[in-house]
Amino acid sequence: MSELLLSGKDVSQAIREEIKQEVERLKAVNLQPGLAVVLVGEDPASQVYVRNKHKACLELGYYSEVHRLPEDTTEEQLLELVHKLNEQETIHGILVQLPLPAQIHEKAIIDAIAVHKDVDGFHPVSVGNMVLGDDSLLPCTPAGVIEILKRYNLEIAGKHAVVIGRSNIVGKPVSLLLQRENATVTMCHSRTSNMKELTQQADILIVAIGKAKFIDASYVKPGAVVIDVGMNRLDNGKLAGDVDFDSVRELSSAITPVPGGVGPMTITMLMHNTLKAAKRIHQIEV
Ligand SMILES: NC(=O)C1=CN([C@@H]2O[C@H](COP(=O)(O)OP(=O)(O)OC[C@H]3O[C@@H](n4cnc5c(N)ncnc54)[C@H](OP(=O)(O)O)[C@@H]3O)[C@@H](O)[C@H]2O)C=CC1
Ligand SMILES: Nc1nc(=O)c2c([nH]1)NC[C@@H]1CN(c3ccc(C(=O)N[C@@H](CCC(=O)O)C(=O)O)cc3)C=[N+]21
Ligand SMILES: [Mg+2]
Repeated sequence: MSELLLSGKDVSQAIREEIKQEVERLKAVNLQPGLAVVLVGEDPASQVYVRNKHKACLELGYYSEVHRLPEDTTEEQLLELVHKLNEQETIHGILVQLPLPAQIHEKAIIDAIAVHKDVDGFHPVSVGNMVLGDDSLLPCTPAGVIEILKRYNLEIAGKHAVVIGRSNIVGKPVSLLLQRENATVTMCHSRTSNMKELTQQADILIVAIGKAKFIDASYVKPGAVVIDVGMNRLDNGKLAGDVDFDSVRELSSAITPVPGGVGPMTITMLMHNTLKAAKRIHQIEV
């Protein structure tokens, strides 16, 4: 079988061209989408992601602010910044990079972000609206997974999708969005006892575990579509997904690489959400 490589990089480029054209049109009404990214501490992986987000803003003509706060920032200090950004008119999207240092309660920070600026889609009201199927800013990685499937015209409706991982950021929301697209969804996690039996039935396999190269060919049904959300830094400095790409690729009908798969889609969906938030705040249609 000759598998199809699902390039999140290429799809992202296409979507970013569409966004650029819309940013041009918004200039006519003096609206420039603005994103604020807040990074607390020095985590090297977070530094890379934050830099990528800033670069994407510049490429698309957005206004961009990056707030770097020291590791020992208090919850009160971070809340104060969030409140300021909630009020700031040049900012339409606020993203506080996770994880946060231990002295700060993530929930307190997420709850404080204005729902209409919640471009991560992590606020409980955003999550509630997503669960209900109402309009909301969708979480970026799950939305990116759905978008890459759609852009490659891969059928979701009626398919059996198996999701490995049930985190609030990836596994749980991706399962909801797949159901919304009319897939039949099975969820697996660390307490699932017969995981291979389940994954071997998957037409679409979504992997978000956080363990490098964990899923090999023995988990995969021939012809399955495999989406690898994992992002693991190996000792040699290279990035690896949760899927053992070399083992699975021939068996699959389509598969995302790491890097160049879901990662770029996450950032592109963040740009999409920021544009959507800006238009909503200014009550601009289309
Ligand atoms: N590409 C991107 O843009 C993004 C990539 N990521 C990457 O995706 C991966 C997952 O992230 P995240 O969801 O935040 O991770 P979490 O650690 O929050 O969740 C991991 C999930 O995997 C489950 N799990 C762990 N081990 C196993 C196992 N052996 N078998 C079955 N299930 C298992 C856990 O089960 P349980 O609930 O029982 O503990 C949990 O539900 C990471 O590599 C992360 O770096 C994350 C966000 C964005
Ligand atoms: N509030 C919040 N929102 C997030 O969306 C969020 C977060 N916190 N914390 C961390 C995770 C992880 N994440 C990624 C973003 C981009 C790439 C990405 O650009 N990946 C590239 C390459 C990256 C590289 O070279 O290191 C790729 O896969 O090709 C990956 C992962 C967003 N996250
Ligand atoms: Mg996590």
